[in-house]
Amino acid sequence: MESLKKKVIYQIYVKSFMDSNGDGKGDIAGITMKLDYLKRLGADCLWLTPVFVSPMNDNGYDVADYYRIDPSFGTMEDLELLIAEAKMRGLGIMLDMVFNHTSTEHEWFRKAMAGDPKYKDYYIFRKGRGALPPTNWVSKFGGSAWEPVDGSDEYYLHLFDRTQADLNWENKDLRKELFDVVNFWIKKGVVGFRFDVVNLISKPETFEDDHLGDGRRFYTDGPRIHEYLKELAGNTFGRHQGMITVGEMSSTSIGSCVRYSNPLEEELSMVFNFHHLKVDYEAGDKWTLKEFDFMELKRIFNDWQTGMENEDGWMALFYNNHDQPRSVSRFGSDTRYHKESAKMLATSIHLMRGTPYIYQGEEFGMPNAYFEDISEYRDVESINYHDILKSNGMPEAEILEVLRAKSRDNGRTPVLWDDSDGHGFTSEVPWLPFAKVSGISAESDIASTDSIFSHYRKLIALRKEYDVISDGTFRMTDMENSHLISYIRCKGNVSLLVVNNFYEDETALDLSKVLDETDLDFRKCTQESVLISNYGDLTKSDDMIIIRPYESFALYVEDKHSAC
Ligand SMILES: O=P(O)(O)OC[C@H]1O[C@H](O[C@H]2O[C@H](CO)[C@@H](O)[C@H](O)[C@H]2O)[C@H](O)[C@@H](O)[C@@H]1O
Repeated sequence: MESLKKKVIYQIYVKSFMDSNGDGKGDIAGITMKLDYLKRLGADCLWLTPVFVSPMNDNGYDVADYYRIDPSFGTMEDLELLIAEAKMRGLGIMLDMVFNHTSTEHEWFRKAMAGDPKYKDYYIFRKGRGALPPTNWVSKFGGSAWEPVDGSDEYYLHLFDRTQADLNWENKDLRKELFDVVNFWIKKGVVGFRFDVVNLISKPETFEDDHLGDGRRFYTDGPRIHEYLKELAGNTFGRHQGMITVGEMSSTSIGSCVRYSNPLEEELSMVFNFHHLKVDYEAGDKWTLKEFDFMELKRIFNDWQTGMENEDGWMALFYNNHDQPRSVSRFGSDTRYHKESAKMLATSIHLMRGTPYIYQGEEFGMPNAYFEDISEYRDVESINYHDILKSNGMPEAEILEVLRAKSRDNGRTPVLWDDSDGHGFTSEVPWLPFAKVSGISAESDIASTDSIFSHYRKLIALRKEYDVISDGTFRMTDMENSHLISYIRCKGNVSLLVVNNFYEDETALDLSKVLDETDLDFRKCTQESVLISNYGDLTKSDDMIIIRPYESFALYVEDKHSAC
């Protein structure tokens, strides 16, 4: 079996991927229709966002029944067919397990609210303090993290929406129920799982006010988290060879992520962390407008790449997902340098140490939504924060500008398969408007001679071919450079120098400086040394390489005296 380190995972936000039945919403049968496209891209596994029965207040991250498929996504037969058809093409399906909370429409929560003590202990109910909730913790979607229970002095905890009640992992029976869920889906033939905000499942023994923050320091990477993950693995996927698991780790640390992903710990295959995607938050506040802090982005990549490597941890590599604005609009240029910057971003992340994730549409440079009115948004977090910012006195035009930059709906607009009215996504009105851009689609990109799609294909193929990409060491060079993220990967006598210009300005790279810093000599590199590039040619004079707007390339050298 191919090593995990050679694999690339493609994320599908099902509701926006492909509508097979003309109801304006993507569905499982739509994914099956696109399997050949995904095979052509070269992805190994497809991670599907939750497809289970849900009231859809958070688009499926509020599960009401872990064993049934939501009718808006199709049927169990549709999923079984997808798994089988994917397998025939050498693709594996990964499912998304939301185990920090359930929907308040889940049968367990209904029974809890009806007073059944068994199910009440599946959740976190606490008495209020007079008119005040049990603690001052803030929900990640805004407002208090506690919802009062009508006719009682109790509240239940919800770290997200009030319709997403947090589960009590202290309860052994609850844990066993969740293990059964995982085993049920393993039997269906999936190859792995993504676990939603799984580092939030272990809550503290006592609940107290947070006078320093919003409460997250008490429940993030909580006291029993490693015990719970080991128990989960040992009772489910850990019993099967080669299953792939990734934990979404909210506001986590390198130390914790090493433990989650070091193979000796037997917890998960890898982790998502989000620190590099907060470099455009003003003082940690997402709902602000700020140019991204390039030097901070670079520092975070350096810290995480080396921190994880030093302790044999393994991380997911990504800029995009269904909670993030589109990277080409955020860190690149979605107009003049659309192709150059989309390819540069791809190279910059795919050649790092870890497992690359491609989020639907990223492979042909889908940009942000550019909505103009609040009525166009559907995301619960965006709508909540629209109201919060309004009540804080922010003018509507400014709120809309913030949402245009930060809303999760930026990443959720339906895939632009072609340039027709329904963009090849639907024959009906889509559930969320299409991004307000023209000339960008999978069809037109693939038809062009210098497509972004072919660049992604090449990156995926290179990872399979070169062990230095899948398994080499990582070292950043030229840390002080304010335009370039350059790094070196090494394995045996092979070295790779990866250079990425994050700006429209032309700049230069001094290869003798790289030699001084690393003992690796790339000065004799020629056109033949270029493994991948978004401009095609190298502009080199002596030891200097001129780096054009958003230029990016990787230089390969083999040297038996290599210092790595
Ligand atoms: O920003 P962080 O504190 O590092 O958290 C990471 C992400 O966590 C949340 O995402 C996931 O859980 C939500 C509730 O199930 C769900 O709405 C979301 O789609 C999941 O991916 C949070 O919503 C994200 O904004 C954070 O990026």
